Amino acid sequence: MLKIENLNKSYKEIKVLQDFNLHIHSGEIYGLVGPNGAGKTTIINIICNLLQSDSGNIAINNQPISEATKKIIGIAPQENLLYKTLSCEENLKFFADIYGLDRATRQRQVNDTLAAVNLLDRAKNPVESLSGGMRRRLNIAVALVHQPKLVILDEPTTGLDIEARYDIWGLIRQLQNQGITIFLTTHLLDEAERLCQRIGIIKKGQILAEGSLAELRTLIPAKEIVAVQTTQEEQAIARAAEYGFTYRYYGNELAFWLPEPLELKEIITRFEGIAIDSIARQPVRLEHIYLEVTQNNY
Ligand SMILES: Nc1ncnc2c1ncn2[C@@H]1O[C@H](COP(=O)(O)OP(=O)(O)OP(=O)(O)O)[C@@H](O)[C@H]1O
Repeated sequence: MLKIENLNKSYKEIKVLQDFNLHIHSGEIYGLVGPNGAGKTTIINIICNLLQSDSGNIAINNQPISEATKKIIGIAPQENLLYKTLSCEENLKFFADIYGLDRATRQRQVNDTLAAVNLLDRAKNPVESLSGGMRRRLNIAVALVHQPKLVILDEPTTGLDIEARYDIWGLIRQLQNQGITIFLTTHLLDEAERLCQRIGIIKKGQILAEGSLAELRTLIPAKEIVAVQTTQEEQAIARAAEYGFTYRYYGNELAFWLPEPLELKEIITRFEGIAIDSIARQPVRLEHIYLEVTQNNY
């Protein structure tokens, strides 16, 4: 669906994208995660033809970027692209006109899209009267009104509460069920983990790791993570080393990578003689892999 090859972009002497490659398959939800300033929005702006790359190729459905491919793409940018004093319906009509929809198609699409994002009952309400979650859904509706095949969502749920986030995740899954390919960026690693079939980890304009969560998990030699609270951290680390457990600090939390899962009582036995306040077992999450990849440049 989307193929990016050897994309380069610099702002003056700063290289933002360096031979960046990405291949998004038709029908998948692909998530790009990375630290602030990694180049995610720059990539989106280049795909949408809002910004020129210095070199490289982008193909959408095997066609180079052009006015024609613009119609295949729907974009919901990081900042909502909405006119606050206009109603939901008026906003969508405005964007439908930009895409050149004829009158009959426009009315049908505006209604269908408002229904899809669950805002039909707010059709006549001005944007300024909507909650943050509703505005975000309307922003996504703008990306859908011309029935694109590829929808690009730049941080679709940033700043939203958990219920609004669930609504948007439901909407994204619904779009995928309709055959729409989704490319999203996010800082929320659990969002990428829950929604995306494939995830790319980007830093300084390069993909450092990519794959399904199961594939990414193979990047670190841990089958399970065990967080330990203890007043004797040095002793715990030394003991863990005897069993081949690597240690990491996640924030202030001391944790160990278990090369193979162990029963809780076996874990407790390993730390016998050390004052342990609590032990918490966790699966290997995207956050653990992300930190390794972005901090240790895998
Ligand atoms: N118009 C510009 N002029 C100069 N530098 C820019 C410009 N736009 C972006 N940059 C720089 O390019 C780099 C990548 O920015 P970009 O917005 O693509 O990152 P991002 O991964 O989307 O970050 P965030 O997660 O914070 O949104 C940053 O260092 C940014 O400061």
